[in-house]
Amino acid sequence: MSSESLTFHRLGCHHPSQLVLPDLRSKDCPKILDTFKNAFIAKNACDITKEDYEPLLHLADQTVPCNKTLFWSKSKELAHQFTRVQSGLFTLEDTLLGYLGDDLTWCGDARSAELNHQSCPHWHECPSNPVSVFWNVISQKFAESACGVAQVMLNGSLSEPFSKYSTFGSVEVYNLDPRKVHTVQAWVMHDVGETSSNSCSSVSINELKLIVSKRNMTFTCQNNYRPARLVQCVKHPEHSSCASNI
Ligand SMILES: Nc1nc2c(c(=O)[nH]1)N1CN2[C@@H]2O[C@H](COP(=O)(O)OP(=O)(O)OC[C@H]3O[C@@H]1[C@H](O)[C@@H]3O)[C@@H](O)[C@H]2O
Repeated sequence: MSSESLTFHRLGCHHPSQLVLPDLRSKDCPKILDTFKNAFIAKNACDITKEDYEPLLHLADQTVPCNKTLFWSKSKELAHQFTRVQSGLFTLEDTLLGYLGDDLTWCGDARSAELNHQSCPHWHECPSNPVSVFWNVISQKFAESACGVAQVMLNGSLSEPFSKYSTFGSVEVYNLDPRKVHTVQAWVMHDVGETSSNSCSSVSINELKLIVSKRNMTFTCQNNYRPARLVQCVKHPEHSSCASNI
């Protein structure tokens, strides 16, 4: 299925209801798809700007309830397994635009009014490609709209669970509004079976703590946040670290 038809299928209002935040129901699906395409069609695929996506952001604007935003970095699968179970939390992909763009690649060409189905530039070829600019733009918007407690799931099995070069570390954490977000709560998740080090006290996490504190927000951290750990244990029920006296 081409990326356009896939996007249209996702957008064609066959939207799984559990993904739809309440303020979406009145949205004009075909118009959103056209506006999405107009952001990059007939444009140089290495010269896409934030402004190209402004009309789309305006049309598909959504607000996540306070205390319900979940960011992630290098932990996409577990973050989404968790929000499927913990329906009161929303990742960017639980919004329409994040859902639409997930796992898709798209671009156009300055000399054509058609989608380019052959090849699209990747980030290392040119950072101002339609997909990279899209994720930066909607990640920024997602962070700006957060309020109350903002949660972030990080990967404790990496030497650097927090990277200032990641989207979370370079875009989202700097676009949280301290007038709306009072606490950033980090969950550092280790693979089941790995000897859990105390990543919350690691240099990497302390780097995040410093950024958050300097932006006048409180930082808290938990290793292997138990509700998320239980989701991990579904795949490893026999493992000793999943044995519990529940
Ligand atoms: N399908 C999604 N992709 C992305 C989301 C997102 O929410 N869904 N992104 C970014 N993103 C793209 O994923 C990789 C890096 O991931 P990865 O290296 O695993 O983590 P990042 O911190 O860079 O990006 C995840 C962070 O940004 C939003 C989402 O709200 C998370 O809080 C890079 O190409 C980004 O442009």
